[in-house]
Amino acid sequence: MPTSTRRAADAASVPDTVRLQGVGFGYAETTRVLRDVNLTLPAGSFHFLTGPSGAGKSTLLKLLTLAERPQSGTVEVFGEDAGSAPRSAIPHFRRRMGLIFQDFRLLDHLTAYDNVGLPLRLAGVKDEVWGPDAEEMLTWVGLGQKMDVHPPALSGGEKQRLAIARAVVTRPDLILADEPTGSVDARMGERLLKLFQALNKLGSTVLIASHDEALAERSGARVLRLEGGRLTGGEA
Ligand SMILES: Nc1ncnc2c1ncn2[C@@H]1O[C@H](COP(=O)(O)OP(=O)(O)OP(=O)(O)O)[C@@H](O)[C@H]1O
Repeated sequence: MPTSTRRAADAASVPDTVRLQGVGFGYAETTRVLRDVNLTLPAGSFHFLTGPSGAGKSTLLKLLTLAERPQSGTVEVFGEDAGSAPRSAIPHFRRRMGLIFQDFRLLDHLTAYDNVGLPLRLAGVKDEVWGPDAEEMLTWVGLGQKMDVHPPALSGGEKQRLAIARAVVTRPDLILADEPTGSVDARMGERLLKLFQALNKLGSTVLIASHDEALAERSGARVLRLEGGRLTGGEA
């Protein structure tokens, strides 16, 4: 088979990383946060998710991480039905995700270095292999001088950068980031954007929820907008 034909065939066999169809969700019977949301994130794509505060951006991410289940419609992640998968299947999906939460969720009893190394250790990577990877990632996010510091002694922006380093050090197939530049200055925001872009070039599908519409526009990524429970720009 000629190389170009083979590449096209390979691309055709890779499922979309995320596919939401007709998704509805609310925390209580009467409040609908998401209404009939359709979203396709092809493998290797890069999207920003914008929208006003309270529009449901974090909620949409929770459906993708299987923290919440849709009340209507379907949620597929990595080509599998994630919306009705049992709770026991959550680790199977999350192993391939890098998650950056608004509240960071760092482990305070571990140093910055060990926080970043933890996902690699859990994945069975040997110490001599993960050490340099953790150092490289910490240096990239500007924490090369703070590797031995525990999270409580870091500033808000430093914690955010540490959370990002930990989430992406495994080069996950899907990176879901909730306001990942919310606690850093504009220069660091640009630097972190470059990190996400580099990981995307290496193959990660990236979805960043952010209020920062200017950063989203500058990124060159496709921008999705959530408002009134509905998503625009979400179909491939
Ligand atoms: N656990 C919860 N229980 C009940 N209501 C919730 C819960 N989490 C969020 N909500 C409500 O759902 C709506 C969407 O919240 P969500 O956090 O998804 O919005 P957001 O777009 O991420 O907001 P922000 O940009 O301020 O982070 C809001 O009205 C919020 O009050």
